[in-house]
Amino acid sequence: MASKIPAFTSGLKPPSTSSSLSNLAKRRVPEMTTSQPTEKRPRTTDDTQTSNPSSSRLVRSKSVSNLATAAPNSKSATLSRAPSSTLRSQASSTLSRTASRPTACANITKKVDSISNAISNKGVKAKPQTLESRMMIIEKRLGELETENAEKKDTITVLDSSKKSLEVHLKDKESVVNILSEEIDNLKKEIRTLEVSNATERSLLENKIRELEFQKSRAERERTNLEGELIASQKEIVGLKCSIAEMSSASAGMRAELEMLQRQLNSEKTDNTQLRNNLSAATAEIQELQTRLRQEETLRRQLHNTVQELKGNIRVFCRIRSIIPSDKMPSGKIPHLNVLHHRSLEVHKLNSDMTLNESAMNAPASGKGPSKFEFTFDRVFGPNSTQQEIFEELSQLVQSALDGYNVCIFAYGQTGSGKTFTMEGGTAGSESDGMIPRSVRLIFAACESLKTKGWVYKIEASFLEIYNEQIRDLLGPSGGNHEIRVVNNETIVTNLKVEEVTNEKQVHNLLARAQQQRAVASTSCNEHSSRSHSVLRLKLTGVNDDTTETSNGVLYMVDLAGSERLKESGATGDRLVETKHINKSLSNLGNVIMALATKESHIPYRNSKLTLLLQQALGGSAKTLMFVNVSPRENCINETVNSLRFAAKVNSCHIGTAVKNNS
Ligand SMILES: Nc1ncnc2c1ncn2[C@@H]1O[C@H](COP(=O)(O)OP(=O)(O)OP(=O)(O)O)[C@@H](O)[C@H]1O
Repeated sequence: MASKIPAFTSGLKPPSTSSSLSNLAKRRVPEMTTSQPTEKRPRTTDDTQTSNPSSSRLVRSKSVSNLATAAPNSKSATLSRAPSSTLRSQASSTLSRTASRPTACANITKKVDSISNAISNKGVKAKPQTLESRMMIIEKRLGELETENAEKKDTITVLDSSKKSLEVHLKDKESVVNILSEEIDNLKKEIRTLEVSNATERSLLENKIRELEFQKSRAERERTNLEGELIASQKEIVGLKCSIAEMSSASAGMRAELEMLQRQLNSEKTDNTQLRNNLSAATAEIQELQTRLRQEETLRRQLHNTVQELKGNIRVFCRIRSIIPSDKMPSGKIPHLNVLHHRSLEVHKLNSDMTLNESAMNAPASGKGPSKFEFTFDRVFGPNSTQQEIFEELSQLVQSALDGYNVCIFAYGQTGSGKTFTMEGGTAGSESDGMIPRSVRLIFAACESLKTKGWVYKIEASFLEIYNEQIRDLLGPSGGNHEIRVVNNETIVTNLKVEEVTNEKQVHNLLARAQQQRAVASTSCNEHSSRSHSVLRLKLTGVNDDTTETSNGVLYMVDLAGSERLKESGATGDRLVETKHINKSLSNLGNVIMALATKESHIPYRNSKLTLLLQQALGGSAKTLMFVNVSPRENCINETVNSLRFAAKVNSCHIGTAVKNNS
């Protein structure tokens, strides 16, 4: 194709076929018409004669001569004699041979006919010489025309061959034109494709240009910044050079110092080696001390419990409640209660007919007796004693529970005497925390400390109350049926919720939940007296993997219901029933303690739920601490004396030797 394009574009035009053909047609049309008819006839003698002009002229001259002979006078005479129709037919016959000749022959024939007609019509006698000469002229003319006709035919033949050649050429050119058209179409498509790709490339290039321009502007900004930095750096270099100069001088001093330090380091390395040796020796010593500490811890436990046992496994602390606003009495000294020293107190009963020195244990509850009673207990705490002072005396017992003893701490006293305050505490912050929160704190602290000695403890808590001889779970759902059973030497309560506690806060939350469920009733002695016994049980199970020892202690913290004499309480109806149940269980508690002290064969634990529940903590193998709480009110003096008598009775008991549940 490429080779063809230059030929096309070089201005070489193909011959204008149409114009050539039309010119040719213009030239040929008269000739073609003249040569009609185109049918080829078989050549005859006449044709041979016709084709030969001289012979033709001879024939025609003979005919004319014959005509002249038929009219011996002259040609014109002959003609005049011959009928005009004959002449005309002769002429026609002569001319008919030229029928296939050109139009010129036809015209001549027409002239001959018109002359013949003129002769016959006018009857004018034509001169024979004139006709003959005219015939000769005509014949001559015919010969010329025939010659011309033959030439024309040759020309036509040449032109036909030329035409065919041109047609072939035309076809070639047309095929070339078609090919070129296709090529043009293809080229146009290619151009369109190129235009599309060109547009795409152009847009890409434009984007590239924009990006390059952006990069250029950024580079220029960076260059500006770098130039700024360069200037700053150059300034800095100048400053650094100054510093280097200064430092060079300082360096010399430091080198000297370094050498000195190097010497020191060498000396310290020596010391360090010495220290390492010392440390190894100290570590070995520590390990030995730890072993001894564990042994001493075991010894301490043994000694501690020996002391506890020597103190007796049932002890009584007396606490006189502080004067509170609702007492409506002057603060300060309580006239009828006199703490003699930390183990005894006197009660002055005004208007009493009791003798002063009569033993409290033997004194009757009423009637004649001393006006002053002296009671002795393991500790007596006056109205100004703090919770902390009391807990210091108590903490040794809590420690015993961690050592694997069953310990029972309970508060006994009339309503409003301060039992709940002693056990649980008040609302005036941690200073007023009672024995329960302090014991819990001590237990978790001791567990943490004992970890270093190889002990790991598990602490489980349950909280119940006994109201009208019925057990209520203060942590679990209410309404369950609870029975007290002894399984494997351990007292358990059926259907009671037991929760494992791992920190102090959990125990506080547990106490708060229990507090909400406690039954509270109003009496004439105290508006919000607790009418049930509440029992918190903490089971402390310890394991020491180092010594393979185990420890199973239980700590009971009991806040007993307020004791009050029926006739003084003024209770009736439900309150009377409550009071009867309370007094019965408290009196049975005294009976159990007395039976244990006198080593009776039958201990009446089953007479009340309280003693049945606490049997493992009251028996000879347990340690018991009883708080006897007394009111500072003078009008409660009878209840005070009664409570103190009950406590003194308990205090006089020596139940036996506590035994720890360890292995
Ligand atoms: N040592 C004390 N210091 C200050 N206030 C105290 C003290 N002891 C008790 N109280 C207050 O005296 C009131 C009665 O005390 P508490 O409720 O503890 O008596 P209770 O013996 O538990 O009575 P109840 O048997 O009716 O439950 C309470 O308001 C308590 O806060």
